[in-house]
Amino acid sequence: MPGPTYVVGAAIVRDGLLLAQQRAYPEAVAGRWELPGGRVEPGESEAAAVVRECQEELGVDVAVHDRIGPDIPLPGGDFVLRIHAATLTDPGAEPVAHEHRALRWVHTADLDCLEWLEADRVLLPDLHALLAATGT
Ligand SMILES: Nc1nc2c([nH]c(=O)n2[C@H]2C[C@H](O)[C@@H](COP(=O)(O)OP(=O)(O)OP(=O)(O)O)O2)c(=O)[nH]1
Repeated sequence: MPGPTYVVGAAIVRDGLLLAQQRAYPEAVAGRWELPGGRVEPGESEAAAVVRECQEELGVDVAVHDRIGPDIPLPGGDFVLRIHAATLTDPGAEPVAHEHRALRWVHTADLDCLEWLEADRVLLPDLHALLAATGT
């Protein structure tokens, strides 16, 4: 039996803030917030998928660090969401929303107020801990 297909996400922290992006589509989740990322392709490592998705979605290179939080089964049962901490390879590079409605660097105080996708809400304690560990 093949294992689950992973959707990888990047928890990119810079200057104590977490990068979130707002979905533009599909209609059912447009306006909700998520972490940059997407499906791992066959034969691709998770880290390579994180790097590729950040290049495609944000136009920046990232360094991929430890996994954070639990694996989260996504609705439908075919995919599992797995998050990796990440940093911009060039801290001066400015991410651009190529496929999303908006980007936002989020302070820990504002983290819980964003309208995250359901699966991402499970990650909130881990995202707070990441910001506390790496932030100012
Ligand atoms: N990237 C990302 N996807 C998430 C998160 N939380 C969550 O439930 N998802 C879901 C939404 C989608 O159903 C699926 C990822 O699909 P996607 O559209 O971002 O990426 P993809 O590479 O598979 O598709 P695409 O860009 O080719 O359209 O995982 C998250 O934090 N980041």
